[in-house]
Amino acid sequence: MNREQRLDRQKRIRNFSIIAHIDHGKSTLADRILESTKTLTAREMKGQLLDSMDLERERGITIKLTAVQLKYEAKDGQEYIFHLIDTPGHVDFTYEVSRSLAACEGALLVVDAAQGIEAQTLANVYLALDNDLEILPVINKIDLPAADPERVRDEIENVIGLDASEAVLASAKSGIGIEDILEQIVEKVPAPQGDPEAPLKALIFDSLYDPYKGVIAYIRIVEGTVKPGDKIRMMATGKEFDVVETGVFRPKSTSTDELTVGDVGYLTASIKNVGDTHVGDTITSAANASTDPLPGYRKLNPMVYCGLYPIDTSKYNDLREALEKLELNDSALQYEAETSQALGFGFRCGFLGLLHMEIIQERIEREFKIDLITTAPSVIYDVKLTDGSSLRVDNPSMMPDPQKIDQVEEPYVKASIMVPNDYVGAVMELCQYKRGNFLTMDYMDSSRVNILYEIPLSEIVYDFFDQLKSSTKGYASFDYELIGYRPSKLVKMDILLNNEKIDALSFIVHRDFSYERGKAIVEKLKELIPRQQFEVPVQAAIGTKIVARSTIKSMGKNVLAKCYGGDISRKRKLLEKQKEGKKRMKQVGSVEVPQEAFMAVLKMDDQNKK
Ligand SMILES: Nc1nc2c(ncn2[C@@H]2O[C@H](COP(=O)(O)OP(=O)(O)OP(=O)(O)O)[C@@H](O)[C@H]2O)c(=O)[nH]1
Repeated sequence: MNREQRLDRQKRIRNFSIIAHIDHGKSTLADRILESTKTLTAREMKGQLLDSMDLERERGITIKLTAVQLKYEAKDGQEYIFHLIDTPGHVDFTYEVSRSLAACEGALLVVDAAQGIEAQTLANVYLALDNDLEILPVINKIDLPAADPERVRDEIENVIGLDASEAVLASAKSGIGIEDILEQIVEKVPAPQGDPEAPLKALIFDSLYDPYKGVIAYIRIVEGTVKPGDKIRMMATGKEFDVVETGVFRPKSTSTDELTVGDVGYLTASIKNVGDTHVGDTITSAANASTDPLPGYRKLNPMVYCGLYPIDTSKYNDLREALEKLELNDSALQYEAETSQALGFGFRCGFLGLLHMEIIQERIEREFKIDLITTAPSVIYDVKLTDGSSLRVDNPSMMPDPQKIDQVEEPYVKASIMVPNDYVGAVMELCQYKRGNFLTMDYMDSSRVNILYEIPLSEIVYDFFDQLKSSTKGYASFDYELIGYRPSKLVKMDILLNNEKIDALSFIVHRDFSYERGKAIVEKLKELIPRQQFEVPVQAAIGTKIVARSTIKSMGKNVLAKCYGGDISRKRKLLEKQKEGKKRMKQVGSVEVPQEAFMAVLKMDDQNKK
């Protein structure tokens, strides 16, 4: 293409995301948009996805539909090029939302016409505003009998402060309002700015590793043009590569002659080393390099840490490789080697939140087939020592001796909980119990409030979500942001099994709660650790002081004794069953400890409350 053609095309590009609270209809609307722009017909939708799975099988390519290119014939008679960039929906993944939004000029804000604004609606709007996006409100599910679009329109204006007078009333399910949405995208979302002949600046907003093509970088071109054969440079590392392929997703990956300003697509360059592309980095051209990288997106630091240990110690290197691969697509994941007396060699890993932690654990087990023992999650404590130095502790067992500690600070979050009036009491009781400080309560309308609390992050990590859900029958929505560190009276609680201190079971607790929590955890462990051949005392200690104790009785007889004289197949079955059960057990000193025991600290609150 020549300059004129590129500029003309650029005027007709619209890049946008869909943001919404979970279940408000983001995916359904995206499907409807693909369908009505004939990117996929309803029939093809199934066919296409199947095709790409075949492709995946044949060539080992994983296709993520994170940035689809659509063509839309608008009422003005012109054909527009839309890039719809997908965003994940959960609170832990705010950072991914943020990096997808950095590749857009606009966002459709989908709000459920019956439920109205929820905590994630607000959180996502703030991210969109941070990225200077044009926000187009869409009130979805107007087909529902409980829909009250006018109330929701008022909420959008009063709670968020957006002009909602032109909000599209839609039903993604029945296909109402889709055309209006597409027309508003053309009219209101600005075309990309930038010079197609300037030095290349492309934002990497996602990437994945493909065994045949190497790293596939998902990019948004902000300045310049890139085509196969060009030499590119990664601005973060200075490494250079030759571009092999450029392309877009329609939604299948389709190679193109070039990518230019406003395009959202992918690039491959035989990049073999996973460490060479950083999501958030800027790609420039080696010959005509830009000097200043794009702001990318804020790199978020992990908030929650835990230890990951292979049950089979010979899998340690496999686990390292798995983490290396996962880190490529997930710049928020951090890890470093650590050793535990109880669990051997493993890694201390940092995550953005609990869901993020669970997803990574599950992927390691499923995709890499490594059985793991994971220790209870912990936040990072800031410890000031009596000698004037300070220390960041992300592993409770590393907490120094109490006499060396001057002060411990822990991270606090500001939690926003939106809930119908009837549940205000239940929410406040829970927050109080979680050591929260009440801030304010704002009425969103006559029936719902937004309650703000400051709560220690560690209390959020320990089962807050589930307890909030059960105490509000699922009606509460919740979001939080880190607000900083505060001094707290915290102590380390050690756990002893059979008189041996088990480092992987240590945790940090507020002094005022230590006695109850010590009691709760020894009881919980007694429940979770199966009987052994001998009696096992379980003790909780602060320093040298034992604060609670219980005993796991000895098992007495051998399971096989039951089969004495019995037939062999039954015996084998029993043994196999035992082996199954043992998979997630770890021999710790003289005691066999199951995975659940390492998480016991998360689950003892309910008991404690009674
Ligand atoms: N009645 C009605 N139901 C809808 C409409 N749009 C979506 N739904 C339903 O709402 C539920 C959630 O829709 P999704 O599109 O999966 O919502 P989402 O926001 O993508 O949810 P996450 O992927 O979990 O973030 C599904 O059961 C949809 O069928 C609508 O316009 N009317």
